[in-house]
Amino acid sequence: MTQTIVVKIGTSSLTQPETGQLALSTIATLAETLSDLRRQNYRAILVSSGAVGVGCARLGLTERPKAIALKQAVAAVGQGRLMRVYDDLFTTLQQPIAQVLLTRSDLVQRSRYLNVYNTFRELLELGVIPVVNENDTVAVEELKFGDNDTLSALVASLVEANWLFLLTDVDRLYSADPRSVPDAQPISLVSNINELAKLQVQTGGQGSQWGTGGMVTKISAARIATAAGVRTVITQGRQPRNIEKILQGESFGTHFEAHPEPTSARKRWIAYGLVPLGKLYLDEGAAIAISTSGKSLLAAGILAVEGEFDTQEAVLLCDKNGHEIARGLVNYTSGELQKICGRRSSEIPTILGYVGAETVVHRDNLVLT
Ligand SMILES: Nc1ncnc2c1ncn2[C@@H]1O[C@H](COP(=O)(O)OP(=O)(O)O)[C@@H](O)[C@H]1O
Ligand SMILES: N[C@@H](CCC(=O)OP(=O)(O)O)C(=O)O
Repeated sequence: MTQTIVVKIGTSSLTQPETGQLALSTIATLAETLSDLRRQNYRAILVSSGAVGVGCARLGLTERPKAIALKQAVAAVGQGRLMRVYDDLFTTLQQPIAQVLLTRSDLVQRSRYLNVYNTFRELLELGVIPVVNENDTVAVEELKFGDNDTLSALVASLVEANWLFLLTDVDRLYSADPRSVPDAQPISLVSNINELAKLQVQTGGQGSQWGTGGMVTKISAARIATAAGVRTVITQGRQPRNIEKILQGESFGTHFEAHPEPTSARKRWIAYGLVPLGKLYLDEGAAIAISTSGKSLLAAGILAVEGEFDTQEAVLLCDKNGHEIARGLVNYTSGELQKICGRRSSEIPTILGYVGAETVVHRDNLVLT
């Protein structure tokens, strides 16, 4: 069966760290590798960062801008340059590509989410390699993916890819940042992402000079992708040929095994497509009921409500200390929940003056995260 691979390359691999200029040989090898994989009948999507980094190099800026408007302007300069380079290389290799720029709001509305899915499906059917980036120039802060690790995981989940490759400037995940901890231990295989907490993996700060999220965002991307049944690999960006070798079974990088029972497409959209607008703090009984017995959430188990939201909007379900357990769509507004939290279902009609839904979050709309 045709396999789908999503490859994400970060700014740290696409550009020379000293000058910010494009790392042309890396990009050319990446284009050759992906074109070869297409000829071997793989479907491929490239999620490429670099708009801000390339824009800075073009404009002679020596560090990543912090002010939002400047960053958005610089990304507009860099994205065009980046696509020009990709198109020249892939065209030489007779491989058609497409530019797909997304913002988080494209995935929030279910109809738009399905539309994006249909576009990817058509492009892949046509044998095109979509080159994806966040639409940095128009994205507003509240509706940003923020980093392309997350974006690539959401794309891999959307298209139900078999593999997600996160290409970066280290060869794999280590027990701590190898830049600051020289004896950090390499990690080759993560069978279950929750193991990382037990291994006490340190993910350091915000990444390299030009990178955005460091290892933190790669691990949360691996969590999203593996939950969707996508095997995820963190590996060195400077050797794109390793992607082929990994697909042939060689062991480079850190592999995160796909979850054996992937979450359904609709639940993945609830968990990661939507932006949660509030937080419900649950008592111990409710936390156990939803996480181990697959029950719906009732008002009686809610200790407190945070944020402002309407019915059918997404919220985080947390334990009493605020640690996320699940996400779900609510059947009540935040105002209604403030009045009925902690109360038995039979009391709700009297408190609200009308008969509401039986559950606050029905188990069909609840996803453990
Ligand atoms: N546990 C860890 N294992 C490996 N690298 C780590 C770890 N913690 C932090 N890092 C840092 O993450 C950096 C990669 O992230 P980033 O700069 O955002 O790259 P990219 O541009 O590829 O997204 C590495 O250069 C490394 O210094
Ligand atoms: N969308 C931004 C990249 C954001 C990002 O995640 O960067 P990186 O950490 O280098 O993968 C850009 O094109 O510059």
